[in-house]
Formats: sequence, structure tokens, C-alpha cells
Amino acid sequence: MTGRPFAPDLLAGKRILITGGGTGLGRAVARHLVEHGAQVHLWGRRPAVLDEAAASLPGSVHTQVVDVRDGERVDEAMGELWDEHGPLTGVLNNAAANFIAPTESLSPRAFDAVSGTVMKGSFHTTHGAGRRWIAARLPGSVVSTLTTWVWTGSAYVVPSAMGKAAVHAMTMSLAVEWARHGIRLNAVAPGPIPTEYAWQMLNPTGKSGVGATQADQIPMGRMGTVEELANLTMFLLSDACPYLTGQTIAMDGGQMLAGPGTFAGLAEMTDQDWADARAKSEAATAASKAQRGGLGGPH
Ligand SMILES: CCCCC/C=C/C(=O)SCCNC(=O)CCNC(=O)[C@H](O)C(C)(C)COP(=O)(O)OP(=O)(O)OC[C@H]1O[C@@H](n2cnc3c(N)ncnc32)[C@H](O)[C@@H]1OP(=O)(O)O
Ligand SMILES: NC(=O)C1=CN([C@@H]2O[C@H](COP(=O)(O)OP(=O)(O)OC[C@H]3O[C@@H](n4cnc5c(N)ncnc54)[C@H](OP(=O)(O)O)[C@@H]3O)[C@@H](O)[C@H]2O)C=CC1
Repeated sequence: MTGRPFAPDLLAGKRILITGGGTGLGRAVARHLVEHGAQVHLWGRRPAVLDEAAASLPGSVHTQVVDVRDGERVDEAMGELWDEHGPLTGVLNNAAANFIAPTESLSPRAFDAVSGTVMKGSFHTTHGAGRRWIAARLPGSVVSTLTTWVWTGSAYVVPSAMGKAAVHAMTMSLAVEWARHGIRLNAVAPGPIPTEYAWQMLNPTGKSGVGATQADQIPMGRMGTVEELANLTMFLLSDACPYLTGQTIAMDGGQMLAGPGTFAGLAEMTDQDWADARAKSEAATAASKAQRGGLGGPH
């Protein structure tokens, strides 16, 4: 059980922007931020979705209609937010687009719709906050929600994997460039946490349910939870560890490390299976020893 490891005032005095905060994980994390004392701002493209999300959350929540691919609109909205409410203390780059498709079938617009939302959207938002923090000599914390595909790549979601890898590179690069300004950049890479919109894009039919959206090949035997993601995100957005920067933290129950090129599947073997395996390999060793003459084992 995850519980509530943090004090309710962990984020008191923080003002945090969540892009794509009207649905799914962004909206769920927003609730945890508010419940830990933060003022929260939600961006997305659909006014009704944002309004409904804001109304459902306790505490101080503001919304703006922003397409993060539009750099000029991002800067304008960031200026409005700063002028009306004051400086942000943190940004959560959560907005994303994605769908499964054979890469050879993608049009240029399809590639741009996904990669642009992730890569350009995260850059524009980070840049809009970062240049204001630097000008005002204020610290800041940027957290981006990525995927483990930044290390492994993934077939059939190539524009997303490319966009997320670019934001992983931005995280490492700006962590160094902006460290002297007190601005930190980190990222989280969750394994599957089912949400309505994402599953319509990633597992839309009865035949599309493979590893990435399933629990059966995850060593911990289950999906992640919103509470786990929210706790990790809050830790990174809080003042708990100001020395932490430039890191992308996988939170996937060991999924990425249990690839088909490893022996992870042996978790299915019973005690009898293991006894049989040992007997077979010991027999092979004995046969080998018999051919070694006087040469024994390790000394
Ligand atoms: C499981 C563990 C890891 C999970 C990691 C999760 C990653 C995620 O990011 S899930 C996030 C899912 N959420 C979303 O995608 C929300 C936002 N999505 C959208 O806005 C749409 O679904 C969008 C991605 C299609 C983009 O919409 P929009 O910007 O309005 O673009 P268009 O509808 O005009 O489409 C642009 C272009 O893309 C082509 N296209 C759309 N869908 C598909 C598809 N399924 N397959 C192939 N191509 C597609 C569309 O035809 C357009 O191209 P042109 O025809 O050349 O104009
Ligand atoms: N769910 C999962 O298992 C995992 C998710 N992730 C990541 O977590 C994040 C949230 O995903 P999830 O909640 O599942 O998916 P959702 O589809 O629910 O969230 C995506 C959000 O981004 C917004 N968005 C999309 N395009 C734009 C745009 N151009 N400008 C502004 N906002 C935009 C959408 O709102 P609107 O359409 O109204 O603009 C939506 O609210 C994403 O970054 C995803 O890659 C990572 C690993 C696993």
C-alpha cells in the first residue's frame, strides 16, 4: 500500500503548471498537488474538459486553453499566468499525443501531431517558464513525464519514442545549463497506468493488447498506480532534494529490465522445474569432468 508519505503542507507556497492537466494522469496528479498545498494551473486544448477538471478538484485551480505546439501562444499564456497570479515554482510537462501505427503508414502531419506535442510542447513550456525564472532570479523545478522508450525505443510508436527521447535530452542538457540559476530538471518514466484517452490510442482493439499495456510481463505482476506516480512527481517538485537534477527515473515495476533477452521468464518455473533443470545441468557437468583427466574444479 502506498499511503500518504508526505506532510499535507509539502507543497505549500508552490504554484505549479500541469500541461495536459484536464484528463488522465495529469488530472489525477493535480489532485495530489492541491491536497499537498500547491496552487495548480491546468493547460489543454478543450475548455470544457479543463473546466470540468478544475471544478472537480479541491482548492486553488486555474485553467488556460493552450495548444503547447504553438510557441507564441505558450509564451502569451505564460505571461498572463505570471501577471495575474505570480511566478510559477514548477512545471509538469505532461501533455502528450500518441497512437499505435505501422511507421511506414504515417503521413508528415501524423508525425508532427505526435512528436510536436511531446518535443516542441515540452520545450516551449520549459522555455517560457525558464526564461522568466532567470530574468527574475527565481529558482524553479521542471518535471517531464516520459516513458522507458527513451532508453529502449519502441516499435509502432516511433514519433512518440522520438519526442520523449528529445525531452530526455532536454532534461539532461538544461539541468547543466540552468543549474547556476537554481533551476532543476528531472523526469519520470512510468510503466503502464491505464487511462481512458491513452488506452484508446494505445490499445484500441481486441488485437492490440501486447506487452506495453499489459501486466503479465511486469516483474511486480501489476500496473503502476496514480498514487505512486503522484508521490514521485511531488517529491521532485518539492524542496525535499534540491541537489537532484538531470535524472529520468523509471517507475515501472521492473518492466523495462525484464526484456525478452533476459531470463525474466524463468519466474514461471516451479520448484520441480528447477530441480529438473539442476539435475540436467549437473549431469552435463559430470560428463565434462569425466573428460578432464586430473584437472578439477576451482581451488
Ligand atoms: C503503455 C506504457 C507507455 C505509455 C506511454 C504513453 C504515451 C502517451 O503519450 S498516451 C497519450 C495519448 N493521448 C493522446 O494522444 C491525446 C491527444 N491526442 C490527440 O489529440 C489525437 O488523438 C491525435 C494524436 C490524433 C492528434 O490530434 P490532432 O492534433 O487534432 O491531429 P489530426 O486529427 O488532425 O491528425 C493529424 C494527422 O495524424 C493522422 N492520424 C491520426 N490518427 C492516426 C492513427 N491512429 N494512425 C495513423 N495516422 C493517424 C491524421 O490522419 C492526420 O494526418 P493527415 O491525414 O496526413 O492529415
Ligand atoms: N498512461 C500511461 O500508462 C502512461 C502515460 N505516460 C505519459 O503520461 C502523460 C499523461 O498521459 P495520460 O494521462 O495517460 O494520457 P491523456 O491522453 O489522458 O493525457 C494527455 C493530455 O494532453 C493533452 N494534450 C494533448 N495534446 C495537447 C496539446 N497540443 N496542447 C495541450 N495539451 C495537449 C490532452 O488534452 P487535450 O486533448 O484536451 O488537449 C490530455 O489532457 C503523457 O505524457 C504520457 O505520455 C507515460 C507512461 C505511461
